[in-house]
Order: sequence, then C-alpha cells, then structure tokens
Amino acid sequence: MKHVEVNFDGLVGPTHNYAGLSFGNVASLSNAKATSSPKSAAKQGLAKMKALHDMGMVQGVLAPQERPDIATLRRLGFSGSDGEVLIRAASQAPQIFQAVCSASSMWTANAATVSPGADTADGKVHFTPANLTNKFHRSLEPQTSGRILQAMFNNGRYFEHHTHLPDNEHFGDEGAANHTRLCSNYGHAGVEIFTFGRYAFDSSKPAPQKYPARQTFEASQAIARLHGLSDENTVFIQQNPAVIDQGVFHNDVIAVGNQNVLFYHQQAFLDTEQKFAEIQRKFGDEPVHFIEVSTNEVSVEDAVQTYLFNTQLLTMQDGHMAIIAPTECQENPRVAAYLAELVTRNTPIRQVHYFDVKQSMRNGGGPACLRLRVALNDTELAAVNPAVLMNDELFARLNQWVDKHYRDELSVADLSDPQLLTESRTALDELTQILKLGSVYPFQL
Ligand SMILES: NCCC[C@H](NC(=O)CCC(=O)O)C(=O)O
Repeated sequence: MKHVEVNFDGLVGPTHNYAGLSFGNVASLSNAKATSSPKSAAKQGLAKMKALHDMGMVQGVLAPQERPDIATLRRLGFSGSDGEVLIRAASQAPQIFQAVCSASSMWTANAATVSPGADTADGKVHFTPANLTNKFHRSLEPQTSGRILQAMFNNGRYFEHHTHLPDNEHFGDEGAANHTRLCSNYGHAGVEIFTFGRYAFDSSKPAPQKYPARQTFEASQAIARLHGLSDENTVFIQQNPAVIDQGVFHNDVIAVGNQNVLFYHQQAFLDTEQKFAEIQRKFGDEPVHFIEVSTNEVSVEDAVQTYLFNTQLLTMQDGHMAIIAPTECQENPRVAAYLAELVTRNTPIRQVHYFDVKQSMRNGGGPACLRLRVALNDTELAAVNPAVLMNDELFARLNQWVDKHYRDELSVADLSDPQLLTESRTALDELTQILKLGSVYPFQL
C-alpha cells in the first residue's frame, strides 16, 4: 500500500487584515493597521498550493471561516439586524469588532492536531481541532474548523473526529504548530513529538516571563490520550521559555520535522540532549538526522524575522527532501547563505524553493503555518472528499472565485462596511458548493 503526506492549505478569507491581535507574535504587532490585500493574499496561497501539486505532492484546500463573526457578536450582547449588530459593535467596541473580523483561520497548522492511522490504537486517523484559547480572535475557530474537517474527512470507518479540548487556558492547545511527527515511512508507526510552552498545573516549572506560552503540557497529553497514542510513540518536550520571550509563539517558528529529519535551532528546546535520546530510542535503529542550526549561524532574531524554520520540509518523489521557504529567507544574507550551504551537506535535504507569502508573513504566518499535514494511505485518501484536492481545474476555479469576490485592498476602517459582510457570505456560500462541504458556516445553519 502507498502512503503519502497530504498538505491541506488554508484558503485566505475575504476579510484578511492586519489588526495587531497577537501579543507575542512580533510580525502581527509590528504590522498592525497596515493595509492588506485579501486578493493577493489568497492568490499567493493558491500559487503555493498549485506549485506543490505540480511538484507531485498531493495537495488539499481547507476553507476559511465566516467573518465578521456576527454570531459571536450576538453572544456578546449586540442585537438588531445583522447590519445593526455590525455597526453597533464597530462603534461601541472597535477592538472586539476587529477580532471577530480576523481571517486567522488561514493558518491551518493551528486548525487541529492529526494522528495518522499507523500511530493510533484503533488504526483510524484522529483529528482534534485546536481550541486556540490564548487569543480571543483565534478561540472563535474550533467549532467551524471541526465542521469543515468532518466535511472533508467524512467517513467514520477511517476518520475519528474529537471535540476540541475544554476552552480554558489550562488546556490551551494550538494544534499541529506544536506537533511534529517523525517516521521512517509515512505508513509506519512514527514518533509524535508534542512541544508545549508551560505546565498549567505546576507553577514551579519554567515558563516565559514576557510573552504567553500558548500550549500547555496538559493539553498535549490530553490530545495523545484522545488519539490513542502509546508511550512508545510519543515524546513531550518543553519549548525553551527564553525563545517564546523572543517571539517564538509556536514551536513551528523554531523547528520543523519530516520523516527522519528534525531541523531545529540550538535554542529551541529545554533538556534537548535527554529528549533527543528519547526520540532516537523510540524512532528505532535507523538514525534520525538532527540538523541543528547554531546561534552563531543564525540568531533567534533572524529566525523569527525570516521564518527559516516555518518552512515546509517535503519528501519529493525521488526520496530526497525539499524546503519550501518564504522569500524573506532569500532576502536575509545570513539565512540565504545558510540554506545554500545546507543543501550541499550530506543530509536528505537537497533543494530549497522560495515562495512569496508576504501577505501572510506580515501577520506572522509562514509556509508551514499555512498548512495542515495529514499522512494517509491509498484507501484513506480515496475516502477524502475529492472536491477539496488541488488540481488544474480547482486552481483555475478558485482563482476565478477570488477575482469575483475579493477586494484588492482592505484597511481596518473598511471592516465596518456592511457590504463586506454580504460579500464575504456570498463568497463562502459559493465556496461550500465548489468544495462540496454542505452547510458548515453559522449563516448556513
Ligand atoms: N501559525 C501562525 C499564526 C499567526 C497568527 N497571527 C494572527 O492571528 C495575527 C492576526 C492579526 O494581528 O490581525 C497567530 O498569532 O496565531
């Protein structure tokens, strides 16, 4: 049986904007209030999806969420017609209003944690949407993420969907951005590495001082239990609190893994030596390539600015690996030199491909944030809703859809235009037909 890793990229929604909502995420705060381009953001994302499809990867699309989120504004006491709710919230509580307009569901690495059937006790692929409790604008995502994932992986024989963890900081869960899976082959049981930022129930343990640790140890453990993972194929490792305080708000800003490679920064973790020995022991006889980037080669600051580690590490059809990097890496001489040298070393990584995803980068989301990985065998892949898988026709159709519905420019002030709500709902209604998702949005239920 053949096994592949499918990347499901988030399609950028029509309200993509820069509102400075993510304390601890340097790019989000420094680009607050800049004018965005939802149309070019969506097209940059689609171009990356199409390029990966053309490289021979199986590529999927994950639909965006309904924004502005009128249902949440009603829960918060704003009333009247949908237009009145919007106008009232925008004038009475502009910050809350901006948060319910965020297109942050585009970063699908935070949509869920996924464990492939090779790792789970019942042999099914398990999905748990991330509760994203640390940021209000992101905490609005899990229910709709769950419905969209159900509509994409809609077969109880192969796919198991869990409810997101309790909505509380103790169980703060950021999904696959803090989860890496190493394996000798996508179809073999692997080692699932859960990286957490702090212990929720033990304040004596190390924790960041300046910026929040979004993922807790207890949340990571709950996901491993829900997914039926064994001790022998899980490792829990703490992120170095000092790098969280330098803007590494998710582990995928400082490390990325694929198959037998873990590419990481020297300062990424705590107890690195001991934990890597555990990873190697659980991985088995074949050696893991632990590719460490030292602080001398690339500083944490450069890593945060360029997203060197928020890259996709993909196994190409010839068995070698390629790095999918943002153009910010190419523009930084130290990082560009590092990558040029890396591909000449004796490791599985042989190529680097640069992509312009600047619209997403300005909010702190690189190529890896934009995708959710799902390792599947042939039978499971055949059970995935085929309308969400990228091909030439879907690429053309989605580009036309973006051209028809998206604005070229959007400023924070434009978010209170009632017309934007109508445009967004019209676009999403049509999208659910293109992707054959059925009714997934609050306005459709
Ligand atoms: N994995 C990348 C996630 C980036 C995301 N940025 C944001 O939500 C910024 C939105 C804004 O500031 O408008 C976050 O921090 O969770």
